[in-house]
Amino acid sequence: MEKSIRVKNVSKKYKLYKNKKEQLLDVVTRKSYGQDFYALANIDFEAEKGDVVGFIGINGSGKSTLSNIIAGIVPETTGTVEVNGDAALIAVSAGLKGDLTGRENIELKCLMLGFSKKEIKNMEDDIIEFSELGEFIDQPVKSYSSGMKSRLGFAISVTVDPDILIIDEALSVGDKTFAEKSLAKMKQFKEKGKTMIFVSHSIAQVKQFCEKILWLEYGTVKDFGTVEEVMPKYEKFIRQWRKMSKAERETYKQEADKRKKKFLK
Ligand SMILES: Nc1ncnc2c1ncn2[C@@H]1O[C@H](COP(=O)(O)OP(=O)(O)OP(=O)(O)O)[C@@H](O)[C@H]1O
Repeated sequence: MEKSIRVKNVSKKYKLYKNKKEQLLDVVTRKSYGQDFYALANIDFEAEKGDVVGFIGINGSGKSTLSNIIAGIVPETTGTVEVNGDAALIAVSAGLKGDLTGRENIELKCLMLGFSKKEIKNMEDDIIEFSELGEFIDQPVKSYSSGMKSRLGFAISVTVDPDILIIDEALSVGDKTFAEKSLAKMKQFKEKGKTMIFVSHSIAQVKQFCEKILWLEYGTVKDFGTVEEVMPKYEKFIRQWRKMSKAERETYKQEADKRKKKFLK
């Protein structure tokens, strides 16, 4: 099988600062300030061409960080990422410039993807129609609601027809009809054999749409396999997690952080 995405030993380190002063000192002096925080620790993950993979995990587990790295929006700190083809990320406001209008954003995004002016003109109407933004298309994006931004981002990404589509929670904002329309479009992509990554908190949507699951937990891979293998374990975990008190969740997180440190060695 042809590999579409190859993520090897990828870690992402952020620096956490107590205040602005500490951050500034870290930049301007030789001494290191702030605390290292690993949003991802030695992640290995591969997708074959045509795979539809759901990224799941509780808040802060690294789903968005990993999808941004695969999309080439955020650089990895260490490790390697190989992506075979063009990847487009759809997330709330991903890559949209607030000062530009919706229409200008369409043009900019398509130009950056290498389309000619003529091709863009041809795609523009389809994008505007899919986005359902009507006359708002000529208003600056900063005046849009998160649902409107998501609709515009989704419309652009599906119309430019990328090889790899990464959808990060884009369906959780906006209305139900748009989510259904988007899901139908994503099904078409799936039928065309495109590789897709779907980041979602909705167990129902992941079950409906994905074939494989990458379960992340505090920056590490908890499990990877088919939906049938992984989802029952995740659902069991989520039931337990919901019953945990704040203190129990903190203890759980500390244990997970200890495991993460081992991964980093
Ligand atoms: N720019 C940043 N600077 C510092 N920490 C960050 C940054 N971006 C993300 N993080 C941290 O990295 C961790 C992983 O975040 P990420 O958004 O990837 O998780 P997620 O699984 O997508 O979460 P959610 O489900 O809440 O969207 C979190 O602890 C987050 O606070």
